[in-house]
Amino acid sequence: MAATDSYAGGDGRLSPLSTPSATRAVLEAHGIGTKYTLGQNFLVNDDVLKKIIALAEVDEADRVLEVGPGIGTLTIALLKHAASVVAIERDPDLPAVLADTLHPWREKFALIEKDALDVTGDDIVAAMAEIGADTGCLDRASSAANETAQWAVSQSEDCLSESRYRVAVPQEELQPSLPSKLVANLPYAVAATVVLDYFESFLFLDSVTIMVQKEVADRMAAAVGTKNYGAYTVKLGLHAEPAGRFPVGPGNFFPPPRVDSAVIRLNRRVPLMADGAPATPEVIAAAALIADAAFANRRKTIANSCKTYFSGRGSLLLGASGSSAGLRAVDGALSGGVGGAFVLDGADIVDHLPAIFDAAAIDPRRRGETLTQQEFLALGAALLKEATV
Ligand SMILES: C[S@@+](CC[C@H](N)C(=O)[O-])C[C@H]1O[C@@H](n2cnc3c(N)ncnc32)[C@H](O)[C@@H]1O
Repeated sequence: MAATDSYAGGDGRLSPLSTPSATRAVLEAHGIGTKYTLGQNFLVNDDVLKKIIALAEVDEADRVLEVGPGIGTLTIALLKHAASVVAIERDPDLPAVLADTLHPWREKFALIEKDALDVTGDDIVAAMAEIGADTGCLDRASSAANETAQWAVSQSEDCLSESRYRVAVPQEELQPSLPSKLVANLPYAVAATVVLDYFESFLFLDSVTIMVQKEVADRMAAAVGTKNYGAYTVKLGLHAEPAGRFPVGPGNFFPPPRVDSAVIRLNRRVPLMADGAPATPEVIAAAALIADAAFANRRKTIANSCKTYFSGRGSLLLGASGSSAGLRAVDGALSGGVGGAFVLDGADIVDHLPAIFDAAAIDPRRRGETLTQQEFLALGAALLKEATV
């Protein structure tokens, strides 16, 4: 189908696609239907689009990243407000649709045809270059940030420096060239993973405003001691904090999902240690590991849950896990070349658990859900001190 400018709008709507009939018409024109397995519930309420744009505070200086543009409903609203949009879509049927619906804005839009969970910083840099953004030394920085531990990179590249975010290049240099906002109606199956992964990997993102299943938003924003507070809440909270949300019912989508939804905004932040110093990436990664261990069995004390979790583990490499600043298990002995990384041994951690709880001044008889994020950071710092090989 030949691309036209028929979606440029002018009817007072933020997006001409934000009705069930317009959505149906686009799908029919391209001979496709919605795919349940890809979470294709398209937005069909212009007011919801307006509220998303307002919550995300999208303005003409913003470069926006979108995951799952679908037929372009939210994308059009974003393109009307932002300097540019890079979108990530894995459905191979949709690029042709988007070439049609987004034709009027083609010069400020680029598409990455990939699974959002496989996207790298290089993909985003390449997409920005397509639009014409000056990426400068970012080419080096972002690929490096995704290939090696981020803090190791921050000490070795010449265009890098310490910053509030400990990013691979100074934040003020990143912001003009790479997207600083993720705004998306996320596919629900991967929503929670995408948000945590992107905060960990794409340090150029300052804020994330996303439509997710209501229960996921509840987990993202859960308070200590509540039933929704878990390892995910703690790990996300090590990178970001909630900054507003609103509910969205099933009737605002085509087809309607079986669940309630919410749009939530999360702003990047650097957590502080008890003494007010910013937590280092190493401590953040170690705190995330402890959170996984402490919540592995919610009914157990943290001492018992951590013991069970770590005793089944071999070597753990902290910090050289590619796109993630987390930890990963490694097989056998490590050869050299892991500068900036820490090696941990599961059995060794078990032996050091009493000393770790002692150093962090945390009663090992407590349960994971009672620990604040700062207490997880204290445990992360103690873990690094007591149990690194
Ligand atoms: C809930 S729809 C949102 C569509 C559109 N943004 C809207 O608001 O109407 C989710 C979109 O994500 C896409 N998607 C699903 N899984 C994906 C993945 N792993 N990576 C990238 N896109 C994905 C789907 O094909 C679909 O276009």
